[in-house]
Amino acid sequence: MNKVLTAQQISKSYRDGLQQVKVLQGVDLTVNSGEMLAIVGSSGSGKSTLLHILGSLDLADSGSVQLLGEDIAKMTSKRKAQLRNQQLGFIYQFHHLLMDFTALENVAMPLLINGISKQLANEKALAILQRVGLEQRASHKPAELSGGERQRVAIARALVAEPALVLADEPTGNLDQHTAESIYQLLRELNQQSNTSFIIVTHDLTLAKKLDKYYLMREGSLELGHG
Ligand SMILES: Nc1ncnc2c1ncn2[C@@H]1O[C@H](COP(=O)(O)OP(=O)(O)OP(=O)(O)O)[C@@H](O)[C@H]1O
Repeated sequence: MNKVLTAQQISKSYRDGLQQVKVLQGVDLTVNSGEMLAIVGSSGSGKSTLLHILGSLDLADSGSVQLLGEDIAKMTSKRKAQLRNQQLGFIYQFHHLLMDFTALENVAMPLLINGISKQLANEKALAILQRVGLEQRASHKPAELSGGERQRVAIARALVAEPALVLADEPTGNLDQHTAESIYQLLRELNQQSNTSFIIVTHDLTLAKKLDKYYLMREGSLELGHG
């Protein structure tokens, strides 16, 4: 099986006044192609910190991250940006959509950044909005959409460039149970159709248990969850 990501012995501390707070202490993680896994942990346990490091948005103090066989520490910032735009998708709890742009424009944005023509970008954006059931809302701005619809736009934006790996930070965190379940179903469907790998950070153990594997963040490292 192809490895999409390998993280070894990741450590990270933050300085809090005179004290050093150790957040991550030797995290190991492997993600295979097409695998969907969850990281569960209490608030402040370091889940977002880890996700940022895995997504090349932050640097670890020590340890290594290989993304699609390339060592992040050895990449230039230009290469990292290119990899993020082309191979990674990010989904956040509060979606981070651009409020002055329509759903279609938000979804097309990563493709335009990648230098794809406006016409092709719009075609691809519309096709993925269709897959998330929002083609009728393509010309609406985020303020005119419900929470679940905004989250689906954010998912479409994360997936439009057909990334190998999607990093999702609480993608169902602010949604009711019914909408959260439909978002999970949608992610699973996209995972099965495109073989995209997912790392989903969540507080929701029920969601985590539906994935291929889940890990618990405990005292700065990951333990494989059972059951
Ligand atoms: N830039 C920073 N500077 C200093 N401390 C930080 C910084 N970022 C995070 N921390 C601290 O690191 C710890 C881990 O934070 P992180 O956001 O990774 O946790 P989390 O598990 O994602 O929490 P939550 O579930 O509440 O989002 C927290 O104690 C936080 O206060």
